[in-house]
Amino acid sequence: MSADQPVTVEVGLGDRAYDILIGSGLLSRAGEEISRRLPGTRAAVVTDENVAAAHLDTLKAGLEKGGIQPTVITMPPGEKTKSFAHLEEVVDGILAARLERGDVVIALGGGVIGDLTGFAAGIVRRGMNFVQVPTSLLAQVDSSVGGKTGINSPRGKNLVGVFLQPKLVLADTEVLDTLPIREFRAGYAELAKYGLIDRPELFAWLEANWQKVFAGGPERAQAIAEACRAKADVVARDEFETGDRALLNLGHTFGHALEAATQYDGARLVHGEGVAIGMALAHRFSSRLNLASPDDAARVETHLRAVGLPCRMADIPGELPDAEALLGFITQDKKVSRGALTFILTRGIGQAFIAKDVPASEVLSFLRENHPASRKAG
Ligand SMILES: NC(=O)c1ccc[n+]([C@@H]2O[C@H](COP(=O)([O-])OP(=O)(O)OC[C@H]3O[C@@H](n4cnc5c(N)ncnc54)[C@H](O)[C@@H]3O)[C@@H](O)[C@H]2O)c1
Ligand SMILES: O=C(O)C(=O)C[C@@H](O)[C@H](O)[C@H](O)COP(=O)(O)O
Ligand SMILES: [Zn+2]
Repeated sequence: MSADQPVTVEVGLGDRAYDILIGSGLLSRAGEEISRRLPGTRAAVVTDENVAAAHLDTLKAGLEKGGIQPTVITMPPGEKTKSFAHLEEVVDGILAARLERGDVVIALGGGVIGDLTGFAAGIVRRGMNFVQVPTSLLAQVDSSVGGKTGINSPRGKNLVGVFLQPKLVLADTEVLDTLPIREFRAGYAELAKYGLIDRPELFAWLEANWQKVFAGGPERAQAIAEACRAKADVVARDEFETGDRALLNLGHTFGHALEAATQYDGARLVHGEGVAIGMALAHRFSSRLNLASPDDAARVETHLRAVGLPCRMADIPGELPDAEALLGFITQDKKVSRGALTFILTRGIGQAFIAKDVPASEVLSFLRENHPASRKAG
């Protein structure tokens, strides 16, 4: 695969359909790809300090080739940047540059920058054009696709935001060479998620080929494209999560509670790690409810451990709030309906399903049993 031949995955949303281009050298082609779709546009690029140091010059040169000289807005890295204060800074930067509604806001970064920037693009002048240039594995396999944008609240994860589909996603696989290994692993959790939801053959392929995905050969680009196809398919069916899209939340009901419980402190837990622990817990919980075999839960943990991901609450450094407090975060989850909890549970590898009306008492007992303060936790 080269810049001349990126893989294209279409997100089929009618007159709001867009392409995800996946390949190497795409930052250098950004101006051409964007101006073809949005002729005459002006642009702001929102990024973070780490990504700016490694990739901003390449993107700017690529944009200039298409006649675009962007205003750049640089944020501190990390999950705490998904906040009202940083949203205000981004909004102000876009307005200070006097960009119009028909201009474009470009997110150059991981999921934090993508979610924050998309939210700003969705609310400035009641909605501007938005382009995603994802630079983390997590953003390339998941967050840049599908239009969920937003920020966190101390009361819970992603509680404030809007749906805004991008006009284009440029996933340049070359930029992953500078991604720290811990962040690559975290993104891998979201990749494995697609296998665990409804692609058992993908999960088995990852068990056999994960080292090649980490090494950066053709298997990496193949896995990213497969993930984008899986996500594009769900998003095209259920853009606003009134049904099936909730399956993409596998591992997130527990994971988001743990992120909020650790105050979005990336030194303790980053999103993908929360998802890894959450997926392991979702499989254990399913087995505890006699929905799935304990062997499947063990298989999931074995694979996540093999790649170096955490699988238990006890793997999170430092103390956690008690089970009742964790349940308090879970009851803020956006899938809660008329007070009833919804979880993504499973009947086995690749057999996830949406479970409505999960009794809070069952969740609480399970959290107590698995809490690091409990002697039963492994
Ligand atoms: N909108 C969605 O559908 C969706 C899906 C999944 C996750 N998310 C959100 O995404 C966020 C997590 O995203 P993330 O894991 O990308 O975290 P992130 O954006 O914090 O990026 C991870 C770290 O890697 C650095 N980085 C990113 N790309 C780099 C590169 N190429 N070279 C060097 N450093 C690089 C960043 O500066 C940061 O320190 C969470 O807030 C999560 O809620 C959203
Ligand atoms: O795109 C989706 O839908 C997802 O659920 C993808 C998740 O990986 C992602 O973390 C998303 O932001 C979680 O959605 P939320 O609605 O629970 O905030
Ligand atoms: Zn996620």
